[in-house]
Amino acid sequence: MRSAKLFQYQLPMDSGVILRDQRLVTREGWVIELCQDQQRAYGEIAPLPEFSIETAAEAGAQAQQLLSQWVAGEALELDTAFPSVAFGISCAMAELAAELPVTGNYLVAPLCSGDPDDLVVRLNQMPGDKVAKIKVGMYEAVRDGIVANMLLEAIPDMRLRLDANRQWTPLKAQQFAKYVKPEHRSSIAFLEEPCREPSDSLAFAQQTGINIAWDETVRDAGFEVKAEPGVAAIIIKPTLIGSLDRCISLIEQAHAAGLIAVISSSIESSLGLNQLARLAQWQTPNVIPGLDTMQLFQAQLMQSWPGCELPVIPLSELDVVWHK
Ligand SMILES: O=C(O)CCC(=O)C1=CC=C[C@@H](O)[C@@H]1C(=O)O
Ligand SMILES: [Mg+2]
Repeated sequence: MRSAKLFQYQLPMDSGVILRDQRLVTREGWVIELCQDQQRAYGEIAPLPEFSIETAAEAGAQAQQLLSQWVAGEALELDTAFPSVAFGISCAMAELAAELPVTGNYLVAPLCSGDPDDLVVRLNQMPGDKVAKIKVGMYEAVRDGIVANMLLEAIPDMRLRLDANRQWTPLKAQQFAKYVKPEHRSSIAFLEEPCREPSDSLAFAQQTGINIAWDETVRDAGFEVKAEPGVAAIIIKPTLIGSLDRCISLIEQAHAAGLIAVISSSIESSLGLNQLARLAQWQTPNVIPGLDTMQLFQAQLMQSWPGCELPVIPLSELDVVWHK
């Protein structure tokens, strides 16, 4: 016997969360519940505005269709579903089948988009490998270079991840690199997507000796995972990529090519973020995932993220919008 429910959620965000061109005031999405033989499992479907191709409404409508098929015992075609829907449903199915291990990797790379002094404090408290992530490309490239160089000098055992989100022209990327002393460049684990054009990013890596990682490019049509000089990693944001099978296949291809695969958040609620931490522990056990996004919220959903004290909204407070 199978049944399924779809719940709708809206969570208030911290003020000042900007996604590309818009402020994200509330995070909207769906929770799916699968029930089979007294067992229940959950998944989150939350297209990210400005990043996902599908809207929340489109994802909700497709989720209802697929859940009806699941209740009827039909096989699901997740490869052609919207990425957020494929991810949420495949997570819930993997939970039901006890395939998604319960232990998670909750070590995060502290994310800094503001004051670098805050980052120094957090890094000094961090156990084990010190890895931090800084958003660059939002202000002057020269300032980004000075900040990165300053941090690498202040905390010599740190590995720095940087993310430019394709904001730089080749010239600006060079202006950044100019301020990072050559002896510090190998402490930059990778710089995600420096330039608009992937070919410019590749040339930048080869010219400067600063390794890069693909994130947006992984979602471009025709992308193939391959070893290239200067490319260290691929970033996998499951909500934007698709089913667990698709994510795991990309991770395996990355490992076969000698690349690091980093599971990263698309600003899911604490429910989805916990599942990402479990996926990370399962498939990329020695890599710190990019999951430091709970701080962007004002509330958690159904379960808490380790160490996060924000109020937790229980499932009973969400509206059931569909069930079968
Ligand atoms: O990668 C991480 O460490 C956290 C996730 C993260 O930085 C992002 C998630 C989703 C959208 C973006 O705002 C942002 C990114 O730029 O990659
Ligand atoms: Mg990015």
